[in-house]
Amino acid sequence: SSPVKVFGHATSTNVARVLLCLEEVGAEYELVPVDFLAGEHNTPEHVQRNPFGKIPAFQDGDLVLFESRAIARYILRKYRTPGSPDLLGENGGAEEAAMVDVWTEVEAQQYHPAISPVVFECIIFPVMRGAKTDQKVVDESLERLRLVLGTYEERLSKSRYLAGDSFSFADLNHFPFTFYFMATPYAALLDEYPRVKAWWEDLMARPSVKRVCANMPTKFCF
Ligand SMILES: N[C@@H](CCC(=O)N[C@@H](CSO)C(=O)NCC(=O)O)C(=O)O
Repeated sequence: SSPVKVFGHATSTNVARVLLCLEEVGAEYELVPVDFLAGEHNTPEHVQRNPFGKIPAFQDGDLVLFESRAIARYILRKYRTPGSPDLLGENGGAEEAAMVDVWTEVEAQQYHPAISPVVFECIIFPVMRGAKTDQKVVDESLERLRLVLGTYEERLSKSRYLAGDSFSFADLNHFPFTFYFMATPYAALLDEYPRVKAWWEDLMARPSVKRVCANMPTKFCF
């Protein structure tokens, strides 16, 4: 069968979320560039794939999907092989899958709203728009992030990974924005949370993560 297609570019956080899952299950894929800076994500062709005019979009035969976490779940369900890890916890029944869902929601509802403004203010806006960092937004977000990381530190003192003793989709979802957060001047914040720091280093050591972050910049010049 022809490889699946991911529309976007490898440096984009939400595209990276999808690429990570493809790498984890070892599925063949084609990354179809969408020239973000040229506004290609707003063309009729792309809006046809994603009505919100965002990247990623995804195509598998006649199926076209958007929303990176939904695309990622599809990939993990459809392209899982016996050799690839059960990242959605669905083998373990509803209880195990529920724990993956809880911490995947925590990433989307608590972690992302705290960490992403720091990444936008320190990296994405300056690089994409030449905008100045709004330090008030950064400071407020860092305070919120400290509260969230405190909860993570507690959780990781009880279980090896967020959803339990196995690595899961919940852990994986933290990669894209944390990767860029570690390129901001505030990376040292993680040193205040040793279990979170060790969890992050464990995530960064995964072959899938290494392959995906090889295409993501770690240094930014404004
Ligand atoms: N919830 C969606 C967010 C996609 C998104 O904002 N993508 C960004 C680039 S990646 O950060 C994007 O397409 N921005 C373009 C725009 O907002 O115009 C998802 O997870 O797929």
